[in-house]
Amino acid sequence: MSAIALRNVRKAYHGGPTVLHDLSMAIEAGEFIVIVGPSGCGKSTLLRLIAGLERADGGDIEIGGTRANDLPPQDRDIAMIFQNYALYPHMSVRENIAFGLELRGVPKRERNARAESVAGMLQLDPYLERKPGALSGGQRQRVAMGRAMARKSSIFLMDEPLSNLDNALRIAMRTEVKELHRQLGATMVYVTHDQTEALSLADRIAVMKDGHLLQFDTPEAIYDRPAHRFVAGFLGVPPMNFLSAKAVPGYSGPEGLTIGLRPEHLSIHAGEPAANGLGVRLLLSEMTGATVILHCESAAGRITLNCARKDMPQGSDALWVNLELSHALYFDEDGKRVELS
Ligand SMILES: Nc1ncnc2c1ncn2[C@@H]1O[C@H](COP(=O)(O)OP(=O)(O)OP(=O)(O)O)[C@@H](O)[C@H]1O
Repeated sequence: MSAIALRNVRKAYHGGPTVLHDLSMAIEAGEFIVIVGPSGCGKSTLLRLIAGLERADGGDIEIGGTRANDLPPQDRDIAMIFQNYALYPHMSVRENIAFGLELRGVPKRERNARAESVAGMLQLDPYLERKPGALSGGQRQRVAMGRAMARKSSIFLMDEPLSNLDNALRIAMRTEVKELHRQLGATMVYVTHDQTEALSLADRIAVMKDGHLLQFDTPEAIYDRPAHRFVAGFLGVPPMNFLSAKAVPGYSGPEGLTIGLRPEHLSIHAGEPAANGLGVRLLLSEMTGATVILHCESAAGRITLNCARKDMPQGSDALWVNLELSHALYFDEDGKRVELS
């Protein structure tokens, strides 16, 4: 029995265009699922359907093995955390965390005990009597998580919970979210458009585009064996290079395919070309610290690759890129990945 099962779920707002098309996915208990995709592809809508904040126009939503399409949100055993923390400014951290438990009839002693235990897990104990206005962004985000945790739900839905935080805090909170998942063992469904967050947090990633689920698999499978050119280009920094097969030296496969090569399977050098060397012209180099990102132009298309600073070719802008074609992926005209035997 899956923790959450969606079968052919369809959604159109107020009779408008369909924003989710026959979407099916099964999420197992305890999994950390990350949903990614460009703005407007339907990520939040999917989360709101699971939470019961929106109704599906077709298909089935099962939670814990029971059809939940008609269940109101409060009967779904789900906690939801949004990017705008929705804390009450006049309440202390303790009251914010315990908020909602009173409505559920939890006695005061237990409310306090749960707030303290959750605050301990989130290292918020020194701030229990403070108001949200006197907390940092990361601490506020932890209070919002604490409120969800105090409800002891078995499913957590998180809609871009870290997107309001600065970069350093987001990276620190990412580790905390992962640790929290390990401690709670709850099922988590997490929406983000930060692909690094997706790759580092997820047991499985769902990649969406235009209301369709393109691939639902482990981060490794999504990165190494993307089902679609869009998936290949969406995850990975710098993104995968797509080259016209016709203009790639050493390639003798079918025409009409596009070759996909990740930057780590390319290397740049000056001087004589190697066997699979492709002549390029350096357009721009971007310093990122120990490595430099090189943007080049070639007869087969634009190429981006990483180069250690110490290995940066000097002198001419006319260079060679060596292609490790054994790592190449191939995509047909519809963007589907094809296996070449
Ligand atoms: N309440 C609504 N009424 C009408 N259309 C809506 C409503 N909410 C969302 N939509 C539309 O549904 C589509 C999917 O929106 P959704 O918010 O699910 O996308 P998203 O992937 O979460 O986007 P983002 O990354 O920008 O938050 C969009 O085209 C959006 O304009």
